[in-house]
Amino acid sequence: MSGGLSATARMALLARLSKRRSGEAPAPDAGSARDFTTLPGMRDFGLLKTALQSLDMPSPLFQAHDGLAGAHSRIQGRAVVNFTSYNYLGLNGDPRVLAAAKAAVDRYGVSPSGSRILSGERELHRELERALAALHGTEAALTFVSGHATNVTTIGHLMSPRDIVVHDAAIHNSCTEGVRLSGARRIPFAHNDLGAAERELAAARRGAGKAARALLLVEGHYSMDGDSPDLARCIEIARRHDAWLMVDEAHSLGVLGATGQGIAEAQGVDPAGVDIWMGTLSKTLSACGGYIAARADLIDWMRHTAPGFVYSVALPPALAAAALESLRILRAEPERVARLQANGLGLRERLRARGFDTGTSQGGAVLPVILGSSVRTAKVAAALLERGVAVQTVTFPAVPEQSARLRFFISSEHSAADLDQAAEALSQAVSGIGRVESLPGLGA
Ligand SMILES: Cc1ncc(COP(=O)(O)O)c(C=O)c1O
Repeated sequence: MSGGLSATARMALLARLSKRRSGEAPAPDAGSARDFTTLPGMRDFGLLKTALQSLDMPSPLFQAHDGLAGAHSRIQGRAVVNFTSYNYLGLNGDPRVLAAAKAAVDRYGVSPSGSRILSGERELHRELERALAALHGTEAALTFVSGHATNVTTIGHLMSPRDIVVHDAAIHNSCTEGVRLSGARRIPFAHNDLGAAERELAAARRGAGKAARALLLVEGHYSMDGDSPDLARCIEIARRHDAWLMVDEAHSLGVLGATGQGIAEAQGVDPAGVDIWMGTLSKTLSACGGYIAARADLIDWMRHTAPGFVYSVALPPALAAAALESLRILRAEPERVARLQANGLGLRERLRARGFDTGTSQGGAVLPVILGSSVRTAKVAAALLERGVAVQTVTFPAVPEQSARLRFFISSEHSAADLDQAAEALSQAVSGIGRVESLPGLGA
């Protein structure tokens, strides 16, 4: 690659690369407007990277899995019990889902080759959207190419700079990015503290102009904590303060409720109290993409005017077909949901019995184990991998340093032996590593 460089330029490049390897960030344009090192988050990310490098540990990030990466997977050629994938009901790889996706590829090709509004519309999109609307009991639904894009596009388009968004502090990044795009005032409340949500909403409403719209934003099953809000209370609060209520069901579809229909089913609440349901196709539905389900007038307005929908390619037909078939299996085989729920509670009990802090998790698909130090968390994850158990780390700066954690994603396809292995391996890994102080600077 450097064949075209002069000898002097090559020497300079080598010197810069060797500095980079030793952890010293080269900043040839330091102080100028072209300096990358001043980008947002660069300092925090650099601190964590340097901390891991100083411990001479392999990075727990960007692990390449081979095969289906369901409850069992292969990493670097080695079989592992896998707790890092969203394949909650084991449908990624189900022969019926694969056959549906393959048939769609044969019929439509891989790409829809256009935005829905132009040439990308296929009957499969409409079928999937009818099924999603039926699932949430709404008039209509709309799909997007990713769950992240769904939140960014929907919230970004719905709200405006004169509006207010009150949201749980643990809400997903895609929601806060949507608020940022909209320019609305963003007001977080402490995780699951609905009293605080109501106070914030009331105060913001008093301070905002008459024309201001308000949105209350929560998740059905929180992606970091594995707990849920009181949905009936969210509905009441939103009504009382004339706000829309939007619920992100990314981790609750297929997970909560006797038949996996999500938080409304689990809590026996009429889903009609929620103005906008949001979900992803990438978790239980074993595809990629996202959706909103709501009243037909909102959906129609989004289809014709939301930039992230109108100016973006359609969901690939094969992914729509996979999600549709997964939805059909979800309805036909509720025993998968029961197995997932039993596994969520089963692993939580095993870990609690060994003294681990699983926070406020209520069972379900997401189970955190709070270790309170990013470096300790990374070391424990590496030790777990050596024992054949793959678990995600959630470290600073994604969460505050004192709540750095492992996050187990549970599947209906984990066996009791898998859960025993994970709990035992975690006990051994943690006692083998002992206490690890946070490195100075992290979270400061
Ligand atoms: C709560 C929540 N919403 C939205 C998303 C984005 O979904 P996707 O990964 O399908 O883009 C995620 C991703 O994990 C999530 O956890």
